[in-house]
Amino acid sequence: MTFLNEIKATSFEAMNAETPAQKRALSYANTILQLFTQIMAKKQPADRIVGEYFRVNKKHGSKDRRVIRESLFALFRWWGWLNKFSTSTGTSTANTGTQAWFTMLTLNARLESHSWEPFIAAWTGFSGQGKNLTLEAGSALENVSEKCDWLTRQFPTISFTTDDLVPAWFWQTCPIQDAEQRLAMVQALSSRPPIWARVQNIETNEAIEKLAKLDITTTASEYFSDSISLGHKSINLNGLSLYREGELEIQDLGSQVVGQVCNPSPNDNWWDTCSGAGGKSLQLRSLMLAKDKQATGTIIASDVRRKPLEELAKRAKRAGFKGITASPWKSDDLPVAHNHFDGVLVDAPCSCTGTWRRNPDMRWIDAIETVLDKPGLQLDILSRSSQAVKAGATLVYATCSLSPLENEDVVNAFLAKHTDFSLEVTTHPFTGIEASMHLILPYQADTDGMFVARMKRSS
Ligand SMILES: C[S@@+](CC[C@H](N)C(=O)[O-])C[C@H]1O[C@@H](n2cnc3c(N)ncnc32)[C@H](O)[C@@H]1O
Repeated sequence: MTFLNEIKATSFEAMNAETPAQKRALSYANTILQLFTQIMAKKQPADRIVGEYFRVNKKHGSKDRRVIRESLFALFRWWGWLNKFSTSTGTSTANTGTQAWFTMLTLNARLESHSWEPFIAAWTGFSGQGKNLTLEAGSALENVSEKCDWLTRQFPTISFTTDDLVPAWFWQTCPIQDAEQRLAMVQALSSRPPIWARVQNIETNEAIEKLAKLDITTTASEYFSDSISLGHKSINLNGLSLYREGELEIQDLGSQVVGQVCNPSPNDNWWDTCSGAGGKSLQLRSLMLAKDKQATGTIIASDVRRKPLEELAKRAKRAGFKGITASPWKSDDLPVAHNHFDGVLVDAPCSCTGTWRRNPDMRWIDAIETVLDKPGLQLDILSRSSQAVKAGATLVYATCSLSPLENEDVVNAFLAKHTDFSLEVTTHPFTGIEASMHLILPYQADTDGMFVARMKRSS
């Protein structure tokens, strides 16, 4: 990182930019550097920093925004490799930080198969590499193995492995011995999943037709009848009447597995203990209504943060869902009645490693403590929440972590102390495997990673 801090804005000015494309490429490089350095230094999510930057800097048109945004996010995706160029051992010619930065931008664009040729050519020129760094004619780098091989051919003296694309601590907290599975995990974490949504209050086909009329191509999920994929293009949701009228909610397909495992009955009372803005509360209510239009079931949504609960209230109103109420969790005491609920969902705060596909920056901002700090809190929330489950009723534990330390280990520690609870067997929706705990791997159905376990309190 220090090498990035050492690159001076003046060193960009010293570059010999003559054509408009070269001047633009230089300006992009500078902006991307400022944003990248700021994100790494502040350890704040890239989405937030980029959003703030574009709010303040109105001068950028839509193409500028695209180049800056896509290059920036890609840099985090490939940082495990690009970082190797930050030392002079990376390449004999990239002997200054500024030149190294241009090498990184060039390689980044190639790894992503970006089509901004004039800018890429300018970055290559500024890198002083003295070689083209283009792909062989007609070839595209389809997966992480091909990308790794291509880099190795370009820079034979540097060692590149696919494992480099996630930090070493990830493998410590999420050990995978099988080489194929390890590669599948890296491949998934190095690519973006589509935007998944859930249709509510109307038939899925009707939603697909309405979106098609707006030229938005969707695909129905093969797993859940109310799920659709909206593809990879960003969509202005507020411009969609379907969204404004509460018939469409963005929710990753992996996250939707959790509601499906809860499988609430129409007249159940559920407590969503860590509801956030209520993605799963809304799903629970929608599943109740799908089973019975007159469903009288209720959901109490709790969270330690107030703002997301306000957002949930808006979303529930938009959908016309009457059975959802918020009850903030302010102290150690339960905000709800003991031994009362047919179902309690604990969607616990976690390291969120399962969402790294959408937030590639988080793998370099976070450290191993992000995982190691969580199990104590998770066990505490799960133990306290379990008091609200009535006899014979259901307790579901979920996280979007890929680490057994936050998943199986927490459930096992809970069960060891709470012998009135036992695991129930459920079916993994994407593999069909029956088990009492499921890890939803990101490559099984092109989703975020999730974990879910369903338990029952004895009667
Ligand atoms: C994984 S997120 C929940 C996501 C949400 N269920 C959804 O589907 O959108 C975990 C939530 O737990 C909340 N949380 C953190 N510590 C908590 C605590 N001690 N008690 C209750 N909620 C907590 C966080 O504010 C966060 O909103």
